[in-house]
Amino acid sequence: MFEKSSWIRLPRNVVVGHGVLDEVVPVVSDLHLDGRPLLVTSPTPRTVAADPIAADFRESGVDPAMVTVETASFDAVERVIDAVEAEDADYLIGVGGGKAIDIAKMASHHCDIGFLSVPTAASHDGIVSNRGSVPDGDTRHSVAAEPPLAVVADTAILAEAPWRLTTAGCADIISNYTAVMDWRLAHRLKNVEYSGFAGALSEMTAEILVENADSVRPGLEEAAWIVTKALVSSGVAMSIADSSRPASGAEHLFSHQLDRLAPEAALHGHQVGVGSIMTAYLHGGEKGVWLDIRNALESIDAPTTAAELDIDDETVIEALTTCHEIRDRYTILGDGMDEGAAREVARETGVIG
Ligand SMILES: NC(=O)C1=CN([C@@H]2O[C@H](COP(=O)(O)OP(=O)(O)OC[C@H]3O[C@@H](n4cnc5c(N)ncnc54)[C@H](OP(=O)(O)O)[C@@H]3O)[C@@H](O)[C@H]2O)C=CC1
Ligand SMILES: O=C(CO)COP(=O)(O)O
Ligand SMILES: [Zn+2]
Repeated sequence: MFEKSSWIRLPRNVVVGHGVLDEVVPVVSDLHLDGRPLLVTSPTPRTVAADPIAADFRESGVDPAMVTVETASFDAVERVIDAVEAEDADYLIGVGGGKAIDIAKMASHHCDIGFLSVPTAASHDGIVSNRGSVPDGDTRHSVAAEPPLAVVADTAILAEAPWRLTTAGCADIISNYTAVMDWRLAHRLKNVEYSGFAGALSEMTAEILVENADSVRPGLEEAAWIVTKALVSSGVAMSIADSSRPASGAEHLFSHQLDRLAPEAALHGHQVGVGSIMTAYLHGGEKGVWLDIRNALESIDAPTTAAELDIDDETVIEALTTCHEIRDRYTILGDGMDEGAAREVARETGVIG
């Protein structure tokens, strides 16, 4: 008897383009959301986007509440959950980078209320996904979270953001190549459930981005457009899979461990990009895919070495040899790399000197 079933939750409206920040209030109306919004933001995105959105709401006769978070943590999620009750909020709007959006989507999941995603940086592919990702002590949780009802991505704001944020988003997408390799490996060796649709969408997203790398240049609003479309597509792949597997393999374990060992040293996307060079090498060995990944990262000005991440070589080795422990996710790292092997892959790929 056929017993499979799946429930794919995707946003109803995805609005991307120049000046679309003004569309947040109309989008809320299109979704028939009533009552009071709580804007969840972080310091810079507050000035860039959350304050103007709040002004638009006030003009439309709605009094929005606002909470500003500083770090991606379960404490921050708790603060937002408390604010929902204290401010009598009916739905949430995450305004910012990955931090603010993850916290908003996790709080909305807990409170069972709707959530909109308003990215101010094209820096990560959590814009659309139904996953939240936060560190918790020695581990990292990728938890089920509320997918956004709508996404409003203003390319004028995204193009004005520091260029490094956009290159981080590109690197997060390029890392899909190795994430899917790890996912297939886990499927073959550990019988982990694999979705061919989600895997293909994730790989195709990385391919389209790399093919358009010439247009991904600072100062071009088209770059924000191309990268945002890719981030949306990658998030859809995660929602189809109902897992971050299509976009997160060993290169993400490496990055999550760097977050613990060298907090705030580099952006998430940049760390996963460097991780991806090394895990592609482990998957194939021969020059080929890992060099393609390194060249693609170089072509969009993303870091390819420990020095460019501003992280010392020994920390890279420590992250490589320990990161398999932080989450129960089978990857090319298996049950861990020994130190000599870690040094060799990092040297051979030029990540360390
Ligand atoms: N759930 C998912 O599927 C995914 C989740 N993630 C998560 O997302 C996070 C990484 O996202 P990322 O965006 O790099 O992290 P942050 O949200 O910390 O943003 C990075 C930096 O960009 C700043 N910033 C944001 N927008 C602007 C702007 N318009 N102009 C100037 N500065 C701006 C922020 O400022 P400020 O410090 O003032 O906030 C912050 O310093 C990680 O926690 C990662 O785990 C990543 C991918 C997928
Ligand atoms: O960053 C992500 C995908 O790009 C989310 O993955 P994690 O589940 O590893 O946090
Ligand atoms: Zn990522």
